[in-house]
Amino acid sequence: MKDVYLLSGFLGSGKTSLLTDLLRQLKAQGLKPAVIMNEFGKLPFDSQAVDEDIPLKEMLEGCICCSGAEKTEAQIQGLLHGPEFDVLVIETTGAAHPVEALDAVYSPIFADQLHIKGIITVADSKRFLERETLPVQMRSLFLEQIRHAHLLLANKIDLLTDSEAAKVVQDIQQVNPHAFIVQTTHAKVPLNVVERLSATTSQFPVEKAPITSLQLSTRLVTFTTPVEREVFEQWLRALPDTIYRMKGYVWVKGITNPMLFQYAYGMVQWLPEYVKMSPQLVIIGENVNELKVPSI
Ligand SMILES: Nc1nc2c(ncn2[C@@H]2O[C@H](COP(=O)(O)OP(=O)(O)OP(=O)(O)O)[C@@H](O)[C@H]2O)c(=O)[nH]1
Repeated sequence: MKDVYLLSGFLGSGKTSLLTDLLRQLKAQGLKPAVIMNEFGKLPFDSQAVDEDIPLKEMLEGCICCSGAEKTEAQIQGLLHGPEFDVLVIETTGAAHPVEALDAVYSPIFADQLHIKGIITVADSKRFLERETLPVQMRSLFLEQIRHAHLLLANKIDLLTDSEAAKVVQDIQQVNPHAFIVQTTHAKVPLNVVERLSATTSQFPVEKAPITSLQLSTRLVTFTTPVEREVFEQWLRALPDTIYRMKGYVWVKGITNPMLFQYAYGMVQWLPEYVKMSPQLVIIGENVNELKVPSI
């Protein structure tokens, strides 16, 4: 039987960070992982986090729970017919309801081959503290992802004071009294904690709160000319708080290769890129098509 882990969590919470670290730890244990990545948006940006020797299937458009169980089944079939692997890690989009994603993975076809260990939800601790500021449907999804987890990572703990960190754990435990909670930075959790999952997972939760029509949309933008970094950062500071996530490569004036850029909940990360990547950025949020982007 191959163990299956489902990674859940709101946009930008740290799922890819968790995936990367889990893959590293699995390989260090001599295990062969395989990955299914479900990206919200057209750019397979996060798949660069997965080494080329790891079997990978990507579902770019839509989300694993809405695109139908058939598509997910086909991806799993594809993996099962490919090179040998021991553990399957599935990263869902930040917009996925974890129980629906789990439903899509459960299939009688693989019942004797896959052992579904459970849902690991990564929660952005800072965002959790400020959850009241989220639009109601987003907040509902955010809490559902926490409520249905079997293991919870209270991530980005480095951004909180000690008393805030203690409050986050206490409050998260109230939302989900059954899951084991680990405070993390960059979603680093020891593999043995993750592997204990099935021991604590007696049954999967089935009820779920209704989440009606989330207004999330995505937009892929391509820079046609370089942008001044200062102008771009000014634009970031003025963004409405309904823009949840951006990732991609920004063509910055005076810098040879487009820079790796990440934005999650007001936090910005720039990294130099040594390869010339296409200057494209995925924006995820509400009404993203109406947003004016510098140099586009
Ligand atoms: N300060 C801080 N930043 C973090 C931490 N974990 C992740 N990040 C940053 O948060 C951003 C999003 O991290 P990802 O791991 O890509 O999050 P994700 O959940 O996969 O994002 P989506 O797939 O877009 O939903 C990146 O810029 C990370 O470097 C953390 O513990 N502390």
